[in-house]
Amino acid sequence: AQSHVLWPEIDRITAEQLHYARQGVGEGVWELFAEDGEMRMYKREEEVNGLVVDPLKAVHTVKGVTGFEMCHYFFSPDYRLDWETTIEQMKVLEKVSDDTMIFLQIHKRVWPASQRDALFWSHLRQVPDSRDPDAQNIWIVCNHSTEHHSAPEKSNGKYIRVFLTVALVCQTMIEPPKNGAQITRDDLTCKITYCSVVNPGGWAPASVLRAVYKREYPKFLKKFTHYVYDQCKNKPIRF
Ligand SMILES: CCCCCc1ccc(-c2ccc(S(=O)(=O)CCO)cc2)cc1[C@H]1C[C@H]1c1ccccn1
Repeated sequence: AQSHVLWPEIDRITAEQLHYARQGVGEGVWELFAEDGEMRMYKREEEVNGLVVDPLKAVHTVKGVTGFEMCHYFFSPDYRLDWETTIEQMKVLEKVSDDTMIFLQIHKRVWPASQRDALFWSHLRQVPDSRDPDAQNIWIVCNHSTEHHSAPEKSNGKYIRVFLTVALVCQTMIEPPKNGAQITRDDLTCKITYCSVVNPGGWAPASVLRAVYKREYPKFLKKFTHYVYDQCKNKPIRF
């Protein structure tokens, strides 16, 4: 993908999002708004030109899957409709490379707001951990809004286009079995950080947006992580 025109932006945004995901929720004004088992979901209340664009950061721990498996199912178009309940249509507009694609998604309408679509590049990458060189166990998927000739903004004006930046950062922790036995899924833990900023693109009531975020994000992360566990539990481990 290094040859593609988008590559410099993909490289920059992915590095920025990795750094941002690693920042704790201690500093700054993160507000815990949802908890479910190991999942903690935080938000900051922000508005841009009167539009709610509350940044979201979620941390979660899932046993029995690897960071690669979690990122693979998040990135791949083949499984998206199995776990994403808020999209009506999804199309891969361009396969830039094996680890980079351009998606167009039409999201279900959220009454009373107008229906939205999202056009974004999606990039999957393994990340060498600078602090721990032999920790080759961190994977990231970064999704960032982009433009594309086959999905012009003003195509038919039917949908308002959202602007989003999303990062799913997953680290595999292995509890090596005592007796030198082979690693099983019981020895695996996946530490997840999910960050997202969605600008609704056009006006929507703050109360409606905040209610939707509060309802949809916890549901989405819970459904997605359970889906990946179920898909992987009887399959060989992929690191
Ligand atoms: C009036 C509503 C305006 C905004 C609607 C909207 C659009 C896209 C998105 C969104 C788009 C992509 C991603 S992802 O993480 O890259 C996965 C791939 O699909 C995630 C969330 C969110 C929302 C906001 C509803 C909110 C909401 C929150 C979690 C799920 C669905 N909807």
